[in-house]
Amino acid sequence: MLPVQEAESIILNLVQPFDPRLETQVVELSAATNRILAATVTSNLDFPHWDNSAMDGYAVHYSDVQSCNREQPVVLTIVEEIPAGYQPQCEVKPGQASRIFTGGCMPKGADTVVIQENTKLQDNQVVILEAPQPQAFVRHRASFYQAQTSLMKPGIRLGAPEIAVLAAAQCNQLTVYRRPRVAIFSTGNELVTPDQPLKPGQIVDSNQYALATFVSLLGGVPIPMGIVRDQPDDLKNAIANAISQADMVLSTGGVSVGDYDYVDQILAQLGAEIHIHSVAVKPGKPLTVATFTSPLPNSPEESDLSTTPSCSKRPVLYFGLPGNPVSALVSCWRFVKPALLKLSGLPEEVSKPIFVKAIASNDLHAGGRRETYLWGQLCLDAAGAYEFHLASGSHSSGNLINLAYTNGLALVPIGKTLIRAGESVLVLQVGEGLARAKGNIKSG
Ligand SMILES: Nc1nc2c(c(=O)[nH]1)N[C@H]1C(S)=C(S)[C@@H](COP(=O)(O)OP(=O)(O)OC[C@H]3O[C@@H](n4cnc5c(N)ncnc54)[C@H](O)[C@@H]3O)O[C@H]1N2
Ligand code: MOO
Ligand SMILES: [Mg+2]
Repeated sequence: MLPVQEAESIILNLVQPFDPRLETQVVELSAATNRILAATVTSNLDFPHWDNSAMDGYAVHYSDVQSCNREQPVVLTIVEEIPAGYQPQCEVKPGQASRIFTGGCMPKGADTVVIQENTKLQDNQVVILEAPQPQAFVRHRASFYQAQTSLMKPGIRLGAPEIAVLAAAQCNQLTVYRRPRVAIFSTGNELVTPDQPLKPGQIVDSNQYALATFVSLLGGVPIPMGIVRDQPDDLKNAIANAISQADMVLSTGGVSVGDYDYVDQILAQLGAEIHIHSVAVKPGKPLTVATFTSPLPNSPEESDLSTTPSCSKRPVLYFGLPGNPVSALVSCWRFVKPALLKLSGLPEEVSKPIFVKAIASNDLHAGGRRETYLWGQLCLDAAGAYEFHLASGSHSSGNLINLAYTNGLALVPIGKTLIRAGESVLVLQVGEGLARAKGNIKSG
């Protein structure tokens, strides 16, 4: 059994990130959400595009108003009104001002804006009651960003703030990495789909759904390949088929020591290089990690792969995940996620798991022989510190019922059998962020 850290670094070293010259595509801005930028973006626009006012007030010559105050105000003649979106027509000459609104273009001649709170309107004249700072409230052209310089660098996932910047900068087409294709199948004679009635001994293949959701949320393209019987020939065909069309394969089940656990054996027969068999982690001990570096004899010719570019050329990373539903997901969170993010084009430091220090709200028990992950909810206490609330109910890797609402996995290191309530614990962040408040904690 490999220590978790060692397994993590073996896996990350096996991942060849997408090539920014070859494994990219151009997408419209409207379709770029959640994609990862593969090339530096520049814009033809300066930000701001022109000198404009940050406030509602009057555009003036600083020299006209620099010494005024409420006792000795300065009176200026208003020559024009400049709302946002209007192109000023008049030059502001000494002794003059233009009425200006937030976002309005600065008129020629003016260099400073006096906010309207420091003025008084008298017919077509404005009385300036307080001297502004020189160049006050003028947002100068190119002071935020200069055209043709780097606006955004590759390796960033495009969320709402990035999309806002790109839209404003009129970057309508973007070079992004292609999305990793991830084949997913489940092994097991006992498995049926959720819509099938259960016969004695059967259970629903929940892993297929868990893993497809996991992959989608990380920006990959899940290729669901269904249920494969615990039968060597079926498994061989399924693996060969998966390898031929994906960058990564996730199978669940069949990786332990039982008579029907065929995955490692078939991988070896198909010429895979097996790097990991098991990891000292609970749940998730049986974990097979393998690579296929050359196309399989029965994989399609390259010319047949026009819709799946380069799948046959790049090494395919295979994760044989344990069948127990919690073990499968914990292995995904701890090991598959960093690999998938690195493959997708994110820098390795961004791909790595995020642990936060929290105060345990419950006693956390472990066996001491494997690094143990206990699922539950991470939230903030009233003082803004993290708290970890253990999901109630069984922490058996076969029990997925108390997995809903999980956003954190508390880590009990090897050698430790108890972290007491009130003590500090490292928690791996998973899923969709923080539980809002203690009141929202759900139990299984
Ligand atoms: N003698 C030993 N037995 C086991 C060991 C061991 O070290 N010695 N390890 C145990 C651990 S830990 C795990 S985890 C499991 C892993 O087993 P497999 O990966 O071989 O998975 P299966 O045997 O196929 O199934 C295990 C379990 O999970 C259920 N399952 C399988 N697939 C799905 C699915 N798609 N959706 C929902 N549930 C699924 C299956 O019915 C079994 O109950 O091995 C232990 N055994
Ligand atoms: O490693 Mo298994 O995942 O403990 O049940
Ligand atoms: Mg088994």
